[in-house]
Amino acid sequence: MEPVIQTRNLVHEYKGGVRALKGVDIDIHHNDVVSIIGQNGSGKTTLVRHFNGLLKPTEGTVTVDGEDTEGKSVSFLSKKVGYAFQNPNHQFFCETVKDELLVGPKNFKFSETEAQEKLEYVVDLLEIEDILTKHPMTLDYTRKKIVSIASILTFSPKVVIMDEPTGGLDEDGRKILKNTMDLLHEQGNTVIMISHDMDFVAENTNRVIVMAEGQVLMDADCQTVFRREDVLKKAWIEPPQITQLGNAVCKDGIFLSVNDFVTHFKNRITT
Ligand SMILES: Nc1ncnc2c1ncn2[C@@H]1O[C@H](COP(=O)(O)OP(=O)(O)OP(=O)(O)O)[C@@H](O)[C@H]1O
Repeated sequence: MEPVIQTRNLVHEYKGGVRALKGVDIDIHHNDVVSIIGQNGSGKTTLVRHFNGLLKPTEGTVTVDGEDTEGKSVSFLSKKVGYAFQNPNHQFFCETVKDELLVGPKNFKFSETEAQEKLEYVVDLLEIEDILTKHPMTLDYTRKKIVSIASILTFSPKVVIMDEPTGGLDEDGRKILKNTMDLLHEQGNTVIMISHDMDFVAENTNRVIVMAEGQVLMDADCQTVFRREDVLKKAWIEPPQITQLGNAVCKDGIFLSVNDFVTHFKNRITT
C-alpha cells in the first residue's frame, strides 16, 4: 500500500536563508501512530507544515495520498490532513466553542445533519459538552488544547497532526488525549505527533522519528529508539523517566511505561 505521506529529498529554506530541512526522506503509512522528536529548532514543525501545504518544498517532493502537494491549496490538503497547532490561541477565531467546532464541517460543505453528528461525536469524545457556549479564549489552557484538537476531528481528516499536544495539559487532559489517540488508531486514522514529552511518546506511539539540524537521525519503533543513547544524545533528548530508571536497575529489558516496569519485576518476584 502506498504511504499516506511521503517526502523525498525535502529541503526547506526560509526567506533569510535558514535551511530548516536538509533533505528529508520519510514514508508515513496508513494507521501509523508516529512521534517526531528532536530539540528546539531541529525542523519538526517545518516538516509537518509541508503535509497540509502550509509550506511548500524549496527542493524535493511531498506527496499526500499519492498526490504531489505542489500546486495544491491548504484547504484542499487540510481536508485530508488536519493540523492542531502548538499554540491553540493561533487556531481560534469564533465567538463560541460550538461555532469553532463547526468551522471545519462548514468549510468542507458537510450537510447540516452531518455537521451536527460530527459535532456531537467530538463533544462526547473529548468531554467538552459543558463549554460549548463559552468563548474559546476564556478557557483554561487544557481546554483550549482539547478544543483545538476537537476542531480538527469534526471534519474527519485521514491524518491528524498534533504539535505538542500535551504541552500545558493537566492529568485529565492527558487521559482524554490518550483515549482519543487510541480511538483514532482503532478507526484506521494516521496520527502524527510532535512532542518533547518522552513519557507520553513512549506510551502512546509505535514509531519515533528523531530529528536534528533539519535531518532525520533515526526512524524506528520506540523500543529501538529509546535504546540508542548515542542517537538521543545527538538530538539532546533524554529517554522517558521510566526507561532511565529501568536501565539503572536492570540490564535485560527496555521499559517504556510504568506498567512494563511493574510487570517485569512482578514476574521476577513470582518466578
Ligand atoms: N518563519 C520562519 N522564518 C525563518 N526561520 C524560521 C521560521 N520558522 C522556523 N525557522 C527556523 O527554522 C529552523 C527549524 O524550526 P522549526 O520550528 O521547524 O523547529 P522545531 O523542531 O519545530 O522547533 P520547536 O521544537 O521549538 O517547535 C529553526 O532554525 C527556526 O529558527
